[in-house]
Amino acid sequence: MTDIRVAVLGAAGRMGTQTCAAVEAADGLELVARVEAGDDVAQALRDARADVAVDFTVPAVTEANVHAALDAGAHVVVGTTGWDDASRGRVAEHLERLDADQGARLGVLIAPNFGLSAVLAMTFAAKAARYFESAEVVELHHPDKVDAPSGTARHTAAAIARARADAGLGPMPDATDSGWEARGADVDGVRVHAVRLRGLVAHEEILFGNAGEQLVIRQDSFDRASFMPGVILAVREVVRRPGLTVGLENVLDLS
Ligand SMILES: NC(=O)C1=CN([C@@H]2O[C@H](COP(=O)(O)OP(=O)(O)OC[C@H]3O[C@@H](n4cnc5c(N)ncnc54)[C@H](OP(=O)(O)O)[C@@H]3O)[C@@H](O)[C@H]2O)C=CC1
Ligand SMILES: O=C(O)C1=N[C@H](C(=O)O)C[C@H](O)C1
Repeated sequence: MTDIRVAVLGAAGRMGTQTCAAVEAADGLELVARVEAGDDVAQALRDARADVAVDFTVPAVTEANVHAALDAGAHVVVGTTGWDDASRGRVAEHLERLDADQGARLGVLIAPNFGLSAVLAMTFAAKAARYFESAEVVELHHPDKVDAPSGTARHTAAAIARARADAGLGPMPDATDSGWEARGADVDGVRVHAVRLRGLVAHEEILFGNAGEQLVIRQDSFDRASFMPGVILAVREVVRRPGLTVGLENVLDLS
């Protein structure tokens, strides 16, 4: 079998650097391009004949990078944050259009978090959500992170909200008036709090409460090495998964 040719977008960044090293060390993968800010993404991918582009850039450019990669005929693995229903919808349409017009069976895998502890924490939280009156999410990160709340926290809160709605649960008890910033962001009715602290990498706590009891689910990524097995798995999977996949839980068969 021939190697999967991988290009890394955002190659000089914190995640990009580790991803390049992980791809170089992985059996059956070949690192063929390191793409950085200012490069023409589509041209770089065509020149390198990349099969898969891995995007660890910034929220402002990640969607444009994915469209450029698809136009260059590459599958895409996305770790960058900043996605919403509208941007994911445009990528799904792009994939369908390519398939219909050119028979291109390309895949895009967007994962808010590649760490196993985070994926499991999100899965467990979604399962627990229906059994508790209250739920809140606290994410804690290094202070160089440019967005808040984290993509992982948004994904977690959205899954909790879906599980609550499916179970017929209404709004959570909360007597605070509107407009209190200290209550955090409202993600589909679930409060999300963001801590930025030197020394941290990426951490999340999901708190559930009932009268007289509490459940806390916590995960810690102490090192970006924790994301690499998931990134490599995603690269191997995306080439045989046409269409849009959101969340590594689908690849791990946890959904
Ligand atoms: N899914 C997951 O498991 C994880 C996701 N992330 C997410 O990944 C993203 C990157 O995080 P991190 O590595 O810490 O951030 P960094 O800021 O360290 O890296 C981002 C890199 O992208 C580069 N860049 C900016 N614009 C472009 C462009 N148009 N084309 C190519 N490269 C570009 C930047 O270059 P320059 O500095 O020159 O602008 C920089 O080198 C964030 O959204 C973060 O939340 C992070 C960890 C895990
Ligand atoms: O910026 C980071 O560092 C991280 N970003 C992702 C997110 O926003 O969820 C994943 C992880 O939390 C690390």
